[in-house]
Amino acid sequence: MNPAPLSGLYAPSLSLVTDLYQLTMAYGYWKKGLQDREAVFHLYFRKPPFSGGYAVCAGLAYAADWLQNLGFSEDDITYLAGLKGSKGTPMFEQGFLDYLRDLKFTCDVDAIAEGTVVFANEPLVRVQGPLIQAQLVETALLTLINFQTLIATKTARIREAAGSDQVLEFGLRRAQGFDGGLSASRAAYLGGADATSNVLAGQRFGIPVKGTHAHSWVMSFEDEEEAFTAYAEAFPDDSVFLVDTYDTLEGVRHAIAVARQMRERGHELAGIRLDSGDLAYLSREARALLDEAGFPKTRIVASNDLDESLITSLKLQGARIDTWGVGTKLVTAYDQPALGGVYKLAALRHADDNGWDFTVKISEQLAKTSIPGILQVRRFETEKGQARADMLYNIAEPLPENLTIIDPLDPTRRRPVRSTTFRELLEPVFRQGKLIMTLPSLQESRERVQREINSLDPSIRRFLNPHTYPVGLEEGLNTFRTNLILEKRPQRPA
Ligand SMILES: Nc1ncnc2c1ncn2[C@@H]1O[C@H](COP(=O)(O)OP(=O)(O)OP(=O)(O)O)[C@@H](O)[C@H]1O
Ligand SMILES: O=P(O)(O)OC[C@H]1O[C@H](OP(=O)(O)OP(=O)(O)O)[C@H](O)[C@@H]1O
Ligand SMILES: O=C(O)c1cccnc1
Ligand SMILES: [Mg+2]
Repeated sequence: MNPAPLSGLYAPSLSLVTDLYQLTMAYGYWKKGLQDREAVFHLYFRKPPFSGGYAVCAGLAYAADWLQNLGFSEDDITYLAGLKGSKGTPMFEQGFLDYLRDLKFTCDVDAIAEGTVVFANEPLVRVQGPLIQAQLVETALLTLINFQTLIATKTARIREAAGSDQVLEFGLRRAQGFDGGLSASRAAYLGGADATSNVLAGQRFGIPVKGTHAHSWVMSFEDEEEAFTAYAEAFPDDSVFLVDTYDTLEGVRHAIAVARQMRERGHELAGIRLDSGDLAYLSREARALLDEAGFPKTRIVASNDLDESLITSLKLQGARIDTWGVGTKLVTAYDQPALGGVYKLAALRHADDNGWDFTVKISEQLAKTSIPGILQVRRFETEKGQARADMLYNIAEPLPENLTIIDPLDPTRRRPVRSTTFRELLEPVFRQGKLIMTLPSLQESRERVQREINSLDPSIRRFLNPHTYPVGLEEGLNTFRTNLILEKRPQRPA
């Protein structure tokens, strides 16, 4: 089946969402006649965010949409034609602009499905194709995948802390602009939020929308009871009263008084919301008041600068909170506002024959030295589907019979692979520029996240000093990489 075009649902045709240097390099390749040299790039991060043990891959749907729409419009070309260098001459010559106007995306793209748990150094996306194209897509792929992976991971952690409680994403007002809000709402739902307050995300992506009311609602009436009564008239079966505008426990009593009147009319108060003060103490007191008054099913919603560590702490304190409203700290990934994903060249086709040159970027720190090859990620699992270790290997080289994986940061850490159950994480998404994968629905990707996280050992899921999940280079790849580093690095006499 041919997947339906995404037609701009996520990322409309915005091919100038790029850094200028992608275009200057493209021009340079074109002038040198190198534009069609076949190249392979990998997109990966070097450290999971939030000092955590894993990340949740997200953003592929946006990326696929953007790639599908890649192409320079007449307006784009006109703008580029007007760019000048420091001497006032045009930056790009006409022949190149004509080339760009006709450029069609023809690369192969393999990627790890959204919602999969991923680790440091694993290519989330592999792009193979003409050098000029594979290079041009760097910035947009990083923009889309870094942010959404970050937010999906943050939400997965919040979900972990909240257990089976409801999690509502309330972040739009604190998001990094409209798109920051929209893509954060999508990534948050994917990562485990149950609903969003963001109505556009509801319309666009089918995410359930939910909410309560603001303090201003209460302040617009003579008193709290009147405000609650009026809200209940509008939403007799879906009212959650914000009780902390004046005095929280008084507010709970007023909510109960209105809930009694609602019950007489055949309606139940859905919940109350606490938005300030000691949420552990107040939720316990509120629960006791509601239970005593005969409203054990009325839920307690809490909000106020929450994140996974506060939720964990509140639970340890015996808070009686059923629903967590999380905004600022989720959509801004407050404690780590960017994922440092990178996009590195890993292979170039020989100019003379059909072989490959595998390439490496060397750094003072081994952690920042890239991995050469055309990489695939193989995840070894137990019979029951528990993830045991991941192996990066070069698909352009044959694999030996007996596999050993080697820690890319410490070659003395080696593990023979015993497990025979595995899956290959990178899947074909584009072939010769055509989208060939039927992308899973947001709902399917969301379900995948919970399956994937359950496949991890608790030592990797914990927040504090998590165990490092084993990710190794296949022995042959490790040897090749070491030799390549030795060959490229100047050996300066001591
Ligand atoms: N029991 C608790 N343990 C730890 N942190 C808590 C507890 N209860 C609330 N918090 C958190 O402490 C912070 C308190 O915020 P802050 O000092 O601004 O007071 P506030 O309750 O929001 O006051 P305001 O009335 O001004 O809204 C919030 O992030 C809240 O989530
Ligand atoms: O706290 P967050 O996780 O960002 O969740 C969203 C917050 O937004 C709303 O109030 P807002 O912050 O606008 O005002 P307030 O803090 O004065 O209630 C809401 O009452 C939450 O507190
Ligand atoms: O519906 C809510 O309670 C809500 C929505 C956005 C931000 N804070 C709260
Ligand atoms: Mg606030």
